[in-house]
Amino acid sequence: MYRTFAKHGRRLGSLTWGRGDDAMRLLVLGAGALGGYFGGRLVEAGTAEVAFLLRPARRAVLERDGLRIDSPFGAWQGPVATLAAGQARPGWDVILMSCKAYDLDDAIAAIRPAVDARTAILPVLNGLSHVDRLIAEFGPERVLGGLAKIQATLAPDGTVRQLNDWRWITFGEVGGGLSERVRAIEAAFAPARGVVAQAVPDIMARMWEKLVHLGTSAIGTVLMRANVGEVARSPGGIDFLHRMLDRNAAIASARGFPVRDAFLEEFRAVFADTGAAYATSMLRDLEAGSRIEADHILGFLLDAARAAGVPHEVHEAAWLHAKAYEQRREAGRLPAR
Ligand SMILES: NC(=O)C1=CN([C@@H]2O[C@H](COP(=O)(O)OP(=O)(O)OC[C@H]3O[C@@H](n4cnc5c(N)ncnc54)[C@H](OP(=O)(O)O)[C@@H]3O)[C@@H](O)[C@H]2O)C=CC1
Ligand SMILES: CC(C)(CO)C(=O)C(=O)O
Repeated sequence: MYRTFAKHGRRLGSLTWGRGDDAMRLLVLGAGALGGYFGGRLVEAGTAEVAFLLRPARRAVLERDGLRIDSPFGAWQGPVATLAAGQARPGWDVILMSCKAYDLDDAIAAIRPAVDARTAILPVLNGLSHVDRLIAEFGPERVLGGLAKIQATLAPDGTVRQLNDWRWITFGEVGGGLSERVRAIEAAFAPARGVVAQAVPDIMARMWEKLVHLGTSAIGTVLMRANVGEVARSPGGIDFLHRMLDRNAAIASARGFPVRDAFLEEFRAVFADTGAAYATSMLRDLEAGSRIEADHILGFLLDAARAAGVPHEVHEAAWLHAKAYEQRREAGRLPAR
């Protein structure tokens, strides 16, 4: 049924799976930074039957070289099972969605034939609105909430590179509580090195916290075109980042998701760290001349700030900055690299 999967299945089985027939079957949509990292770590751990659903160029690389991960927790390279769009069939327990928000329509079309009554779709995209979109497409029972706290990138040579020791993937039921299926995903990830997987009973609150964190760092790094340490070392930089953190926390609160004190304390310290080399994926994409998730992250936050009556002129400037970049990129006028 799955041509490439069948080709590699037996070989991978004897090398790494070490599993019974009841092992979790997990399909990863995309093998970029996050899909490649978390999917690859599961293949390495051998605790689930994993395949990657890919577009032609990335699939050709993985078929030729296998998947390569470069990481502070240890490098890994190995063959992985891949599927092309059109080869996806039902029978997956979990579909890990790891596309960028601007590819969501294509990604939904690609996974649709693979979704059945046992499938849980676990998105790790930044932002929030994709959850409603997935629920509208597949129904509330099929969709989990999820987030990743990691810094990773897909290098030009196809290597998935983890940039620091952040390694969290967090997920849960959109309606709250801890189900058997989210505990099973946590268990599948448990032996994977370089990953901390957490099933939580309040994933929507955690996703709002992630947006408060990401929104603050994206506004700071994209507007200033600098990493968090560089902003923090600049005059008024820490105050600026803290002001944005407070405003984003006020937005989350107005939407019914007040952030935890411990979260605020942790990120006050993160945004006061003058030695930090921490940058956002949006800044990395922007500096590489790539597409960015301007509307999904900065546009969403701007709308939410306006609706909440939170001062929003900086949110507006960050979003406008990102939209003007998109204009320039589309016109082919970015500076030569
Ligand atoms: N990178 C990071 O450090 C972090 C990223 N995030 C979030 O995670 C999400 C993913 O980011 P990231 O991993 O960096 O993105 P990448 O661009 O590295 O990877 C996304 C991958 O999705 C693939 N893809 C898109 N559409 C399809 C499709 N229809 N079929 C198959 N593959 C598809 C792309 O494939 P192709 O190669 O064919 O274009 C690409 O390789 C984003 O929302 C981001 O904001 C969250 C935390 C940290
Ligand atoms: C983890 C974090 C917030 C890092 O800034 C991120 O999600 C990103 O860079 O996209």
